[in-house]
Parts: sequence; structure tokens; C-alpha cells
Amino acid sequence: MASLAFSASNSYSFSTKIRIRDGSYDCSKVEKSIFEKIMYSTRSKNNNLGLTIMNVATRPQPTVVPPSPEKFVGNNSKLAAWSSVRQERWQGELSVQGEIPLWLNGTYLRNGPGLWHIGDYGFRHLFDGYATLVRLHFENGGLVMGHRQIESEAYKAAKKNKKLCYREFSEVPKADNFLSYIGDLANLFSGASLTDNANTGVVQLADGRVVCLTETIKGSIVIDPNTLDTIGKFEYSDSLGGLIHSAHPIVTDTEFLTLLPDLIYPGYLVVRMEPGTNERKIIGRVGCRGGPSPGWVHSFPVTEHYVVVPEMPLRYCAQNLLKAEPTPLYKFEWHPESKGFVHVMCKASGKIVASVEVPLFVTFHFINAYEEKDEDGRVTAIIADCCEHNADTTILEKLRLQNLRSFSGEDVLPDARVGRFRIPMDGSPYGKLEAALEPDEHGRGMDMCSINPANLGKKYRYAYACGAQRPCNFPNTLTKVDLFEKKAKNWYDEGSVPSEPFFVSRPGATEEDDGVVISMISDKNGEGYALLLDGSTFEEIARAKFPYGLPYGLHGCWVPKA
Ligand SMILES: CC(=O)/C=C/C=C(C)/C=C/C1=C(C)CCCC1(C)C
Ligand SMILES: CC(/C=C/C=O)=C\C=C\C=O
Ligand SMILES: [Fe+2]
Repeated sequence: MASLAFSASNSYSFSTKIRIRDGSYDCSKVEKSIFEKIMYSTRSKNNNLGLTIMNVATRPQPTVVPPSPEKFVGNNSKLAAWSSVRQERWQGELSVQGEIPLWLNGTYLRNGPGLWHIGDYGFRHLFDGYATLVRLHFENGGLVMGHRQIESEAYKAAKKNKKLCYREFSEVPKADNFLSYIGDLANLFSGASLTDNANTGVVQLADGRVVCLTETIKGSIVIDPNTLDTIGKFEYSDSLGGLIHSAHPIVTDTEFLTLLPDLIYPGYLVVRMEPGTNERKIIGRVGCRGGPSPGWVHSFPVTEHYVVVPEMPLRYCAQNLLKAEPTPLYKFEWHPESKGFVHVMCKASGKIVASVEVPLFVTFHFINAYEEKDEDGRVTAIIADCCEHNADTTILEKLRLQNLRSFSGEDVLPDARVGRFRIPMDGSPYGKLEAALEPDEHGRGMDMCSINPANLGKKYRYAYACGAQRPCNFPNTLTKVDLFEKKAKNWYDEGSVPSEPFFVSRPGATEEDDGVVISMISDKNGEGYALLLDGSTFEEIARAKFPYGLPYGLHGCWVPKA
């Protein structure tokens, strides 16, 4: 046992006890009050000690780099999905089988954790990898593919120092000695040691800027969608502070909405940023009804007038944040006794208009939400759909790379469903959560969803997602879910892993599913291709082989031709 005192910022000093076990520093006994003090001290404008803006004076032309002969790293199956990307960048025209519709003019960008190695050291969890951007540029029936690493500070530092330098989702840099461990703790609380590895998603703001995101606020990075150049850090100009936000903001032509979980006074700030600005303004705040900390908010849905704030019983955990080694639920803890809640905030007033207890749930991704009205047009309930993992947290463990790489033929993917919340707006205390369709329709796998963006916040019929054809260890189908008919159509290619199906609407379309669905496939031979399905029939319309298989990617966006 050691007792020490140090100053985390100029204004706070504190002491704590550190137990040294097996040569590692276990800080699980750090008192919450101390944690709170430190976290609070980060709530100032100047808490980020991270990136500075890199100026790109000229826009360089994309470099065409031929595929290198390097071997895939770290995978014992042929699937490229769980192997680190084989080179920093590539760009070239692909040959297309089938026909790309001539109306499809623009660029699909997909982000994801594509590099899980520093030298010989391999990361452990899917979410740890350094961000790899992939670009599919569609023009006049042709297709140019490019991929490139995002030049985050975390990635650059790892390359330069040949070691992990920032805290990733599950990986923590090793302290050289006890004193540096103490320094690391201070850096954790100031945010300085948190990653800016923007490896989760990419969005185009209404003002045209393209921003890659993750769950750390400092991991908001502006890129050039044409060259995939890293332009620089997206600096929020407000003084909201904080370290983390939802990885999935809601982005429309008029706004950028996100949630900032508050770990000190458990709750969430709902904030809005107008196009052309970097300033988030507070719409309102909602306090948690369960404890001891806010639920993980990887995503959240909105309706036309409301922001839906989920309070999941899988909650951020201050103690786990301090641990050097990953815990079973990483930075989170499952608190069934704390219950699950859904809060509904009016976008215009910031007032909470409903706050209900719901059955326990586990979700990364909300699909959509809408207002249910009576014949007089009064809102009687909010319907919110998500990819729900049957209140089972084991999915997090299944996403460890070792598990993803070792499919033995055994069916190990936990069941998931389209979870439909019904949140009454009449003051009743409970909401419902039920499957929106029979989960066998999509093989009891369900994640990585998209909808026609024109239906955001409105009653909608179709969702596209990844489902399962069992046995499997990861969602392996593309599925089109019809929420009216309660049916699904599934696309499957044995041994392949498809990435999130992304719907692009045909200009002038009047039907919700009139458009195409884009996905990228890792196939069983270690190769990969871009796949286009018809949004309505869900039949293949085109595919284009990549020069080599690419790692799995998470979320994408569509950048229409200017
Ligand atoms: C890739 C993905 O879906 C999620 C990534 C999540 C990350 C990088 C979370 C990082 C975090 C830390 C580095 C410390 C604070 C907690 C938390 C936000 C989980
Ligand atoms: C890939 C995934 C879940 C798959 C489960 O079936 C979740 C990704 C979360 C982050 O974006
Ligand atoms: Fe996500």
C-alpha cells in the first residue's frame, strides 16, 4: 500500500491509496469523490491538451499506391476482416461486375478500426484499432476505391514511439514506473492520455465539413473526403468541457445533436450545434434515475420534436476507467439493480416530457424513433427502435479479436433483435420493450443498421442491418427488415463478413426503399469487394473487387457530388 498526494490541475489536490498487485498498479480503491473532483476539474475550456490544427495549404492529388506484397498480420483464418490493413493507403479504379446506376454520383465513406498492431504487439478488442477510412467514389457508373489511415495524434505517436501512447477502448499504455503511473492518472483525468483515434464513424455536417468521430470528444477529426487527408482536429469552441460524447451524433441539414454523459452528477447534457459553427449549445439536461453513473450512450434516437435519451443499465464505471488491464466489461459495468430508463426531452424547450422505467436492455445502435399520434394529432407515445442484444452484455466480449478470429463452426453469436420501445406520453411510469418482428426472420443477429435518412424521426417502414445465418460468431448477413409486414429479406455469402449496409436514396424517389444499399464484404478467400444491392428487391446489382481484402469497418456516410 502506498499513500500519495498530487495535484491534477492547478486547482485540485488529492490523495489516494494504490495497491500494487502482481507488479501492476491497481487503482480500484480510488474513492469516487476523488475521481469526481478530478473529472470536475476537466470541465473547463482548456482541458484538452491534444491536437493542434494542421493546415493543409493545398489539396494534394490522391496518390495511387500499388498493393504491397506484405502478408496479412495476426489472423489465422483467411478472412481479412479481423486483420490489420496491409498498407497505409491505396487508391485506384475498380472493375465493376453488374451495373452501377448512373444516378449514383458521390462518395461513400466508411470509418472503422482497421489497424490493430504496433510492431509485434496486437490489440485485443475490435474497438481498439487505429482508424482506417475507406472511400468508394461513384461517378458515371464507375467506381474508385481508396483507403487511408487517419493521422490522429494517437496513431502518429504509436508509429513514432513504436508503442501505445494513449488510452484506447481497452488498451492502456504501460507505465514505466510508479511515478509515471501517477502522472498517467493525472493525464487520464485531464483527458490528455485519452485517445483521439477517431475510429467509429464519419459524418458530413450541413456546412460540408466531414468529421470522423469516436466516443472521446478530442477524437473528432476533420478529413478531406476526396483525398482522405487528415485536415485537423475539430475544435469545439464552446466551454462545455467534458471528455466523452455519443459516438453517433444526429446530423441533419439544420443541426448536429449529441449527448454528453456527465459522470460527476450522473446525467446527460443534450447539446446542439448549428451548421457553420463549432459551438455546441445546451438544449437541456436529464439526470439519471438509476446509478451509480450514466448508462453508456453509444447512440440515441430523435423524433421530429423530441430527443430520446436512453439510460442503459450498462453504465460507465469510474473504477474500470482507472484499471490498466481490461475488465470483463471494459470501461463499463452491468447494473441490473439500477434498472433501465428512457427519457424524452422536448427539442424546443429542453423540458423532460416523459421519463419511464423500461425492461433491462443492451444496445449499441438505435435505428430510428417516431411520434405516435391519436386522431386529434396529439402525441400519445414515442416509438424507438434499436438493435437490442436481449439485455445480455456478452456481445462486448464476443467482439474481442481473438474470438472474432477463431470461428470453429460453433454457433457463438448471442441472440439479438429489433427492440422496439414504446414510451407513453401520458405520465405512466413504465415503457415497453418488445421485438418489432420475430428475430428468426433475421437469424437472431441484429446490428449495424441504417435507414433512409429522409425518414429520420418519422414513422418508417424499412431498416437495413446485419443479421445472422447460423452457426456464426459475428453478424454475417445483410438484412432488409420490413417493420410493417414484420418480414426480412436476407443476403448471405457463406464465410463472408459484410459491413454495415448503407442506404442511399435515388434522387427523386417517392418510395422509402427506392435506392441502393452499399456494403463492403470480406470473403472467405481473404479477398474483399464493394457490393451494391437494390434497396427494394434486395438483389445484387453490382460488385467490384478490391485489390486485397480490407479490415472490417463500422459506420459510413454519403457525400453527394457537389
Ligand atoms: C469503436 C467504437 O465503437 C467505440 C470506441 C470507443 C472508445 C474509443 C471509447 C473510449 C473510452 C476511453 C478511451 C476512456 C473513457 C471511456 C470511453 C469513452 C469508453
Ligand atoms: C459490430 C458491433 C456489433 C455486432 C454485434 O452483433 C457493434 C459495433 C459497435 C460500434 O459501432
Ligand atoms: Fe456505432
